[in-house]
Amino acid sequence: MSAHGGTGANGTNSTNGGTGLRPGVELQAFQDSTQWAWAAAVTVAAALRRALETGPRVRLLLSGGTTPGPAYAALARAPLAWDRVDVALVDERWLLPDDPDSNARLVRESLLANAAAAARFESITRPGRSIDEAVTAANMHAAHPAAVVVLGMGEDGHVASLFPNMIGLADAIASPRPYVAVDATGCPGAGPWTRRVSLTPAGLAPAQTRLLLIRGAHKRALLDRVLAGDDPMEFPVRLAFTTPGAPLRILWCP
Ligand SMILES: O=C(O)[C@H](O)[C@@H](O)[C@H](O)[C@H](O)COP(=O)(O)O
Repeated sequence: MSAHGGTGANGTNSTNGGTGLRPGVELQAFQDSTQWAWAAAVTVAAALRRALETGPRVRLLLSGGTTPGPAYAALARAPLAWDRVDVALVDERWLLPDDPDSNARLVRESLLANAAAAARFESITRPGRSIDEAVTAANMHAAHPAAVVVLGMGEDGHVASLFPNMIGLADAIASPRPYVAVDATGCPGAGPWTRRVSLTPAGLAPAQTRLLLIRGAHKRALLDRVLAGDDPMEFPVRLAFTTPGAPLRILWCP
């Protein structure tokens, strides 16, 4: 798949985003968050439906943060065989799953309602589980590669819990394991949650469908800078398109 322009489905405006788009990256811009959320939901649901045609169960990996909630709420209404879908996280802050700032809580409250309540959810953290045990469990689950991965981008260009200038970033990028524990001490984009578990490029690579959901003028401008280079140490979100595998589809709205 390559960049495209023109008018997309449902009358939304698609754009190649001006300069900086590259092979294997597609950008669709939507006029508002409602159209954006529904487009994301339709895209994920269609990819899951396709994957369900060829396997008994499918895995969906979701990011947290403040952006994707409305897209997950729209996806929750999609009519598909949710009882055959395993939902897991791209990354998690070292918080218990019911903590209001955990990514697990976001996914539970936004997605695991309506039709999607029948899905099976794998939280990374669990009471009594150490961070090493959490990573081991996440890596065991990841033996079944994800059909769909939904990524986000921080305002510093981080992806999952891979932050610019993070101690151990190069090791996490080179890791053969799908998930690693990270220490984001000193990374402003991590907020107060410095201990985290993150997907790695090895975990991203097998996914059949790769989406990046972003909103706002600042991230749109950052995206142009991100797409103009390849170095993931500067902007780890570049791993979304430099990691070999599926093309990257980016959905943006103001
Ligand atoms: O735990 C996290 O922080 C997220 O999973 C993270 O990787 C997220 O996707 C970006 O930080 C974007 O977050 P916002 O949507 O809040 O900008």
